[in-house]
Amino acid sequence: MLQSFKYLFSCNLVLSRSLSGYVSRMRYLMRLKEDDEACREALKSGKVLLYHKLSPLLRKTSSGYKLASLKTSDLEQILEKVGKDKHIVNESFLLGCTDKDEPQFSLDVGDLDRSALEQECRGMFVDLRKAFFMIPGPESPLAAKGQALLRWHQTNCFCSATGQPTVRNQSGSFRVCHSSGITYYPKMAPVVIVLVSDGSRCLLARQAMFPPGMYSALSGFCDMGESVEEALHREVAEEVGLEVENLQYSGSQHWPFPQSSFMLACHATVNPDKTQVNIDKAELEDARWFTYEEITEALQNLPRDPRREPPVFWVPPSYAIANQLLQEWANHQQLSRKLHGLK
Ligand SMILES: NC(=O)C1=CN([C@@H]2O[C@H](COP(=O)(O)OP(=O)(O)OC[C@H]3O[C@@H](n4cnc5c(N)ncnc54)[C@H](O)[C@@H]3O)[C@@H](O)[C@H]2O)C=CC1
Ligand SMILES: [Mg+2]
Repeated sequence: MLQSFKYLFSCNLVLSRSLSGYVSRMRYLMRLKEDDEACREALKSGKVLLYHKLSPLLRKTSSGYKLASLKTSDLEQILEKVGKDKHIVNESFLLGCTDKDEPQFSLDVGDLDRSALEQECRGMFVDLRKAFFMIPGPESPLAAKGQALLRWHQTNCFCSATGQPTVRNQSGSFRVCHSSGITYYPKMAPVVIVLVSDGSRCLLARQAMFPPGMYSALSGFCDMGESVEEALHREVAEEVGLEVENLQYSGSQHWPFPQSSFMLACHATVNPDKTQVNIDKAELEDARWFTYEEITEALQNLPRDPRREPPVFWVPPSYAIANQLLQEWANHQQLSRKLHGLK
């Protein structure tokens, strides 16, 4: 009894310590967003993720590629070496804070010579879609956020009401037009994504613009005034001519493409007697039902090296929420197969 009380007590201590660490980090970030001077100060001791025309800088390590995170002072030296004023680091945008309380920023240096920078930084700038297959999963949301924030600022330099320039705050959490008084905040477009199952197979589709062989779950932007449920029913009907039921929420994620989407992911089923797809060829190149075996093989054979030929059929990387839906579906299939005595 005493033993278990001691165990519970130590668990609570660990929990309260990590909770208070999290809370103080969030309060610190909140202050940096609002206080320009504090944010400038934080940048001096922070880390910067470097992008070149929105491609993040990666470094090769003994355990594979990693997102490069440069100390501000090191970056200033590198900028001077490639002949640029070191003060452009002040154009960085606040991204977050590591669990060691180091503030993190992103900066695009697309106007500088790419190969000179790569040499000085001992890394390479990689297209973000490719980088998602190369960097460790936990680094992906940060790489995505860094790019999304940079792109939003690059495309929101002018007020849509007056045409006058907008001015950023130091952290980059908003831009303001001093002429109209309008404040612009970074935006995400809500997108529904759904993995449709007929009980033993799941439906995946590809657009003509996808890389060869890649299939993903059905997705679509929400229309103004729609609920998630309405958008989901409509998208599946429009794209493959099916009516879905049993919607089950799975999760959400920020996705940096095309201009920051907020992905809301669900599972859904169709009546196994009504699985005939009728593809909208304007949207999709193909849509097909895939078996459990095909899905598990694709999940195990994700392309890792963008220079290598991808498999004939492959699915989005582990960071993409489409991948999470497929993992969940495969786990569910595995369980029900066990229950029914199948392999
Ligand atoms: N993270 C993930 O796992 C996945 C993410 N996605 C993302 O979801 C997004 C939407 O999926 P789609 O099937 O392409 O959508 P969709 O089926 O709605 O078709 C795209 C078309 O919708 C129109 N549209 C309406 N509102 C728009 C807006 N706010 N921004 C851009 N276009 C808009 C445009 O005409 C565009 O060509 C994709 O851009 C993709 O980046 C898609 C699949 C997997
Ligand atoms: Mg779509």
